[in-house]
This record gives sequence, structure tokens and C-alpha cells, in this order.
Amino acid sequence: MTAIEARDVALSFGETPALRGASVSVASGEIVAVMGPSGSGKSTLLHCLAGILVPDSGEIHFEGRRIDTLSETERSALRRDRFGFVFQFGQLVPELTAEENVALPLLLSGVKRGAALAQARPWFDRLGLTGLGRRRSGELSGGQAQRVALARGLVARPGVLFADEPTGALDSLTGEQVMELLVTSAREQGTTVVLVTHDARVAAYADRQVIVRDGKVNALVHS
Ligand SMILES: Nc1ncnc2c1ncn2[C@@H]1O[C@H](COP(=O)(O)OP(=O)(O)OP(=O)(O)O)[C@@H](O)[C@H]1O
Repeated sequence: MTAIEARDVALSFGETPALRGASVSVASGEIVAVMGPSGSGKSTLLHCLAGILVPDSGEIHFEGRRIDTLSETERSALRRDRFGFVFQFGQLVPELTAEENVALPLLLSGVKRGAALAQARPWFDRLGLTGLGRRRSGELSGGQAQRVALARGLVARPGVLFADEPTGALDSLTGEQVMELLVTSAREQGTTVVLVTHDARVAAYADRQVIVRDGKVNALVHS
């Protein structure tokens, strides 16, 4: 079954064409790495798939439903309830503790505080963060913060986890540890993953790599 799909998507920023007829289809439970040169349109494609940007033309489908034609409110609810996100710089909320950060997607979806924190806590042992739940993001290393961000991305069991350069700010060993945890956790809960990366070693963790060039998805590599 297809989880998420872009069909012939085009999007320009003013005069700059970022996507020029990009198509990609990601199966349910599949982990796909989006590779390609700087400026080729990888992040724009990810943002279109995730309902953050609306294409000028083409279609985005999630679980068989067209989502690019939804209202901003509906797309925002879809992102909150069905999608998870991990970015290059964890983007944890500095005022919250690590476990509050992980619980955040659940709290925003209306889960009560106690229940949300109870669901967040097991992620600390799972991701090698035992004892760090009460720390704030300023008191975590880059790798620890990125594992907290990963837990936050997965805690609500999203249909799709979108990860934009999730290891881009980490040294290679720490990056590989985060990738191993990302892949293991996503597989355990059957989460589909769309991952943008420059790094071939990171992409090698995916089931499949797609290459974006000049705003098109023009090559498929099975790893
Ligand atoms: N908000 C924006 N406003 C104007 N132009 C943009 C914007 N975002 C992206 N672009 C342009 O669109 C094109 C594609 O950008 P995008 O960020 O998708 O590429 P990318 O492949 O993710 O690049 P990188 O690997 O460097 O992050 C580039 O030419 C970029 O300059």
C-alpha cells in the first residue's frame, strides 16, 4: 500500500523553480532517503509531501487521500495528528524539559498531561537517554538532543516521519547512532520514513534512495 505520494509536483519561489514535475511514491512502512545536490529541491519536496508547502501544480496523496487541496486548517491538523518531524537542529523547546518535549505532540493532540508524559518516558530508555528526562535542551549534547527530537517525532506513532538532514549537525559516529535508532524505532512501529540527506552513509540505512536533480526525481537506487 502506498503511504505517501507526489504526482508531477511543481513549485516555484518567485522566479526560482524549486520543483519541476517531481513524482515519488513511498510504500507503507518503507524508509526512503531523498538525495541530490544542494539546491536541487529535496527540502521543498519534503515540505510538499508533509503538507507544509502547497504545490503550484501536481498532487500529493496520503493514504489514498489527496491532501494538497485541503484547507490550511485541515493540513495543519493532518500534520499534527498523522505526521512526525525531525529537523537538522533538533528544535527542542528550550523552556520545556526533555520529557515534556517528547510529550508535546501528544499534548497538542489533546492527550492529558499525565498520560502524555507516561507515553514519553519509555523513549528515554529505548534511545539510550536514561535519566535525562528532566533536563532542558541546553543541558544535552547535540546527539542527546537529536535523540530527544527523534523520540518526539515518533511518540505519537505517526503515519509518516519526515526527517530533514536529521544527522546533519552531528559528527559521523553520533550521526550513525541516531540513524540506527531512527531506523530501528521506525521499523518496530511500522512508521513510513522520508529522509532528506546529503550523506551516502546515512542514506544507506534506507530501503531505497531517490535522487532529486533540477527539481525532478530522476533516478532510483535500491540499497
Ligand atoms: N523560501 C524560499 N524562498 C526562495 N527560494 C527558495 C526558498 N526555499 C528554497 N528556495 C530555492 O529553491 C531551490 C530548491 O531549494 P531546496 O531547499 O528544496 O533544495 P535542497 O535540495 O533541499 O538544498 P540543500 O541540500 O542545500 O538543503 C533552491 O534554488 C533554493 O534556493
